[in-house]
Amino acid sequence: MQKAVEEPPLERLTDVVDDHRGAHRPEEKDPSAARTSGAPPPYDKRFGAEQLSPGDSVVTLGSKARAGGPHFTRPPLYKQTPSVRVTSDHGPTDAKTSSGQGAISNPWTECPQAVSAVQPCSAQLEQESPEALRAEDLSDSSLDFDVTLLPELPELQNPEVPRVLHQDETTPLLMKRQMFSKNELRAANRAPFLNAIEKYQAKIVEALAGIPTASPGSPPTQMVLHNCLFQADLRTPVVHHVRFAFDHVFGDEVSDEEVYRASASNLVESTKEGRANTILMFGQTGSGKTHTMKAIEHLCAKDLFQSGCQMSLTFVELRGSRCFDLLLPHLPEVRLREQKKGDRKEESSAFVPDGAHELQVESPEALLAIFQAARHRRATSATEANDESSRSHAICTLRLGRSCSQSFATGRSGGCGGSLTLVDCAGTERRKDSANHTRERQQEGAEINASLHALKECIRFMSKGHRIPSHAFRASALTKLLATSLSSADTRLSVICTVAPAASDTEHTLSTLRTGMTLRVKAPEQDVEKEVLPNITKQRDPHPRQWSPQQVQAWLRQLEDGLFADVCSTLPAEFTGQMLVRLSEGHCVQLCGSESRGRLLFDLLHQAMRGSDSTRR
Ligand SMILES: Nc1ncnc2c1ncn2[C@@H]1O[C@H](COP(=O)(O)OP(=O)(O)OP(=O)(O)O)[C@@H](O)[C@H]1O
Repeated sequence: MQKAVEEPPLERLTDVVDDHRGAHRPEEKDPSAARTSGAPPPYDKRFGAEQLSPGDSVVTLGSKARAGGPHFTRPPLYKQTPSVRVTSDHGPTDAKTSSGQGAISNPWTECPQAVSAVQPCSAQLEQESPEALRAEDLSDSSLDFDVTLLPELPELQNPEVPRVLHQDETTPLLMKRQMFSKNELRAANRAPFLNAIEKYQAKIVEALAGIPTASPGSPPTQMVLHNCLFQADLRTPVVHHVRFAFDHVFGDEVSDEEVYRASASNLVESTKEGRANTILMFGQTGSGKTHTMKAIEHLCAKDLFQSGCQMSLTFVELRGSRCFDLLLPHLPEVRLREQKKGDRKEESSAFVPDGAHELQVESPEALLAIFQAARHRRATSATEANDESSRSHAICTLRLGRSCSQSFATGRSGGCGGSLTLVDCAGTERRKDSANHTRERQQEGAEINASLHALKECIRFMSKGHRIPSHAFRASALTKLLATSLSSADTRLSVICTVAPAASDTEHTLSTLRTGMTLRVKAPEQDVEKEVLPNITKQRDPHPRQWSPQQVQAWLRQLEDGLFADVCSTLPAEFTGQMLVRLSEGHCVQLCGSESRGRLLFDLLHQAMRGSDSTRR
């Protein structure tokens, strides 16, 4: 006879977390010893085939499940909402950086609302023992259970024993795996988190009162990300206030002009002086890279023409390893060619889009029209995070011509020969961003992430002060084209990181900020203040079987506006909850004196029992 296994209450789930964290559990090391000594076997092993019936629901927590986590569809709250932008300058030591003391907090007060709409996770398969999984079950993609596992089959325990397929085993056992999501926990406990964030903000304001800022009027240079988490017991909230120092930090209320003035205008000036400069947009999908880049293009078009130089541009997009020319309507593919050593100033690799069309531009208006046409040609598609998500990296290089009216007039070479490269990266995506994408879109997302990973690798070398090896540049088309910008001592690079102001994006935001921070000319700064909040313990209703005789009487008297008050007098004075829960439907009918009332009492009693069970989970 197979034994049904109850879904374990929350207390047991916390044990499981400890199990997987490697807490000291001697029986785990030797399951058989645990069984012989009478101690319970390790959690996962407790539910062997011999203990389960098909359809039993078992809650397990595996390390993979926690690492991967459930997939959620992000509520499209920050579509059309402004984002937080930070900038890091990387370039020669004369790069202008401000050093104000202002600290701002992320606009997190609205965050927990942003995670209220969540969808259950899609099918996920954790393959504990590959032999135990049958091909036909795996191929059934219509399974919409969190995890599909088969019972431990006899031949796995002893390969010598010929396999006997019992009737029960033909049905795969479906085990329901309960997942814990950081976002769900954040959303469900927003009040203590908000309280802690508000207190932290008040503390900062108080601490800064009266301290003059180093450069009044300039944007703040620090931001604090409040990472709202739970400790392993899943009941103790903890907030990590992570402070980052950047060259500039812009809140959601800051205009594009201010962003341009602080993070791009000095590079435009440097271009006019004849140097090579790069502005790179980096960040999560839907966080405002293209929005900010459009504004920069608009404003730099006017500024660059003030130099009086002739201007030309190339504009290409990178889709995976392929490069397409955005200046021509039929988007011809171009090859990335490595420049010969003699043709380049630097030791390291340098690649150029071979045969990309170079257009001469006569006026700011013409340049803006070209930008617009090229942007229309760029590959975009609607995703959950963004209605018009860029599915490619766009790289526009503006060159100031060598012959210009100004240089003839003044006899100086002026700024001619300078270049400005504008790079609008495709957004970084996490699994939840692409969970509902088609196969092609997921493939596309994987290629985008791979190229951004290659970029991060190059940044890692830069942050350690090492020369970027050529294999790091060759890892993706994006890094090939950015090789000069990343490695040349003459090139100045300004990176603008955009982050989404939603609690559900905390992990993504952290990753973006850490990448951006490593590019700072000044030493990267980051510190974390951990604040443990009071434990959140659910108010549990006592189960009816724990009721005292007085509680039984009180419950009966208030039930259905006193419909069962008369039953109290028929019960013995010492009638406890333990006795109440054992009443059968027949007993209830007998007690109430009528079938309909008796049945109703029985139903209401069982409803109370179920209600209490649910508060215990
Ligand atoms: N600072 C802002 N102010 C107002 N609207 C903004 C701001 N930033 C972004 N948006 C809006 O948010 C939406 C998404 O922005 P955008 O397309 O620039 O994101 P993205 O980071 O380029 O995304 P992807 O990587 O998917 O291409 C757009 O509708 C944009 O207008």
